[in-house]
Amino acid sequence: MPPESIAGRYRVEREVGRGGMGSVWLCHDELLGRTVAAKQVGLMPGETTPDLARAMREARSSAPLNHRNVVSVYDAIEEGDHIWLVMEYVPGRTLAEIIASGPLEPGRAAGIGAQVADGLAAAHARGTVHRDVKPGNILVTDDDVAKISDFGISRTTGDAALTQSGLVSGTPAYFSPQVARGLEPTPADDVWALGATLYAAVEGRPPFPEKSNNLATLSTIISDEPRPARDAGVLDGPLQRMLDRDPDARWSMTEVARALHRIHRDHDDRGTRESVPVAAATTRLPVDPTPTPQEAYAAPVAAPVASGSDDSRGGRRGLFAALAALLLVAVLGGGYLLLSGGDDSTDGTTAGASTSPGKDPSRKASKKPSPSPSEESSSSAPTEEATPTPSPTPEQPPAASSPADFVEGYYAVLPADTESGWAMLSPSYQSQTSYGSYSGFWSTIDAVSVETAPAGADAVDATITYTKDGKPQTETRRITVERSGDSYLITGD
Ligand SMILES: Nc1ncnc2c1ncn2[C@@H]1O[C@H](COP(=O)(O)OP(=O)(O)OP(=O)(O)O)[C@@H](O)[C@H]1O
Repeated sequence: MPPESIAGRYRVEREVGRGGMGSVWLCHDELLGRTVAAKQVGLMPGETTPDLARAMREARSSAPLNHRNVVSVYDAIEEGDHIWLVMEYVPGRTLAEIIASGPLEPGRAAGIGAQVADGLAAAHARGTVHRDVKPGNILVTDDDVAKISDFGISRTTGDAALTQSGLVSGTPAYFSPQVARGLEPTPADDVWALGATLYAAVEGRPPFPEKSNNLATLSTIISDEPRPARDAGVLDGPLQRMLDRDPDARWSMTEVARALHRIHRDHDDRGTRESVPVAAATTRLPVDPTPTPQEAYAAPVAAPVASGSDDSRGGRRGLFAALAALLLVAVLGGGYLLLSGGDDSTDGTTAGASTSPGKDPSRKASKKPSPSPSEESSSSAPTEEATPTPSPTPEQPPAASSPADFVEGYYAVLPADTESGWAMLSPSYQSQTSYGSYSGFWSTIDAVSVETAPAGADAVDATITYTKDGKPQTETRRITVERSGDSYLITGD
């Protein structure tokens, strides 16, 4: 039984779902007067109270984030040996529930997948890996807005030993061959898992048969090719790129997002509901090196705690380190628009060979990256991988008499001249992303304008209107600057 109230603030109303680690409760936030979802996260075997305390510190030091395709985490409340994770309530069904009532048309699946890829690519841009992408972790509203949840809480990724010893709760059917072998998950493994999820969406079953014994499922994933897809249609090419056994040959999540958006636009007769803005989301404006118009977060923070361990395979991770990763990705988000395309790249359906995943057992792992949606287009936005970084010692930004002048000058050069814009960011701000991400984002923006108001010696309140795909969006944010010679540099917002 849940308590009547959590932390004297969240009135528990009813159970909205049940997962491998417990129930999720619909609650009313008495302070802010809004509906939230609260999930009780317990300790994993081997975890200790200090781990929990560390996770809580991480959580509390994290600023709020909102990426429209990542379920926002609002609060983490420690109670005894567990945490209540208070998050955005997403009315609707999980993708697993939707699939249970019948496979999806490929165009619709592409739309859902594109949104999830946006959220995941944003996380990847910040060095965080989800680790447990699967239909049950994708929440879909009635108008097909999709959000990925359970970021970093994956029970399946505690550490290699946990996985190998079969302490996997839920299904490992969406694991990549590398994760099935017990290696530390990387972004490429999220790409595989999203590919397996979309495969299940159109086929009605995952690419590998789920056995009663998880170890048997893992063994099949390690040694076999995926079952041939029969109903993937326009998703066939992208699925091949995502379900390549060689992680180096898989598309990046950015490339996945771009291809899936394109397919969705061209092939979903339900319309482009994914672009419906989420009421709670505020726009992240492109002053940030990795701007994300559908997120809002406070001053940028350093690389997520998860990034170090995520990138070194074989390391040990626990539930609460993963919880910290979840909260940090909620803080950091990033890269939504730069990932979501807006280009006219070649349809991902034509990108790959003509067979479905598993149709060609001779498909060889290749160290050469697969052709990407951007590579296949002459008009694609530059990708992070492909875009050279300007000189590390950019020329001095133009002189400015005040922070407001400087910020106006910054937006005046954008979106056309990203090299000049990049040079107007402080080195520490630049270090939080790559020039490729930055210029990739700006390539998706048609126009931007700004009105400024001074906000002290080193800050400006800017009302920024930018246009993407013909739609203007306006928001106000405080941009901070620092003095640099006879000019300034943008340090954050
Ligand atoms: N933020 C949310 N808003 C609305 N419903 C949610 C939310 N989070 C979870 N749910 C519901 O609660 C159910 C359980 O979620 P939970 O994340 O605990 O488990 P799961 O991901 O489905 O399973 P597992 O924990 O085994 O991976 C979900 O299937 C969904 O129906």
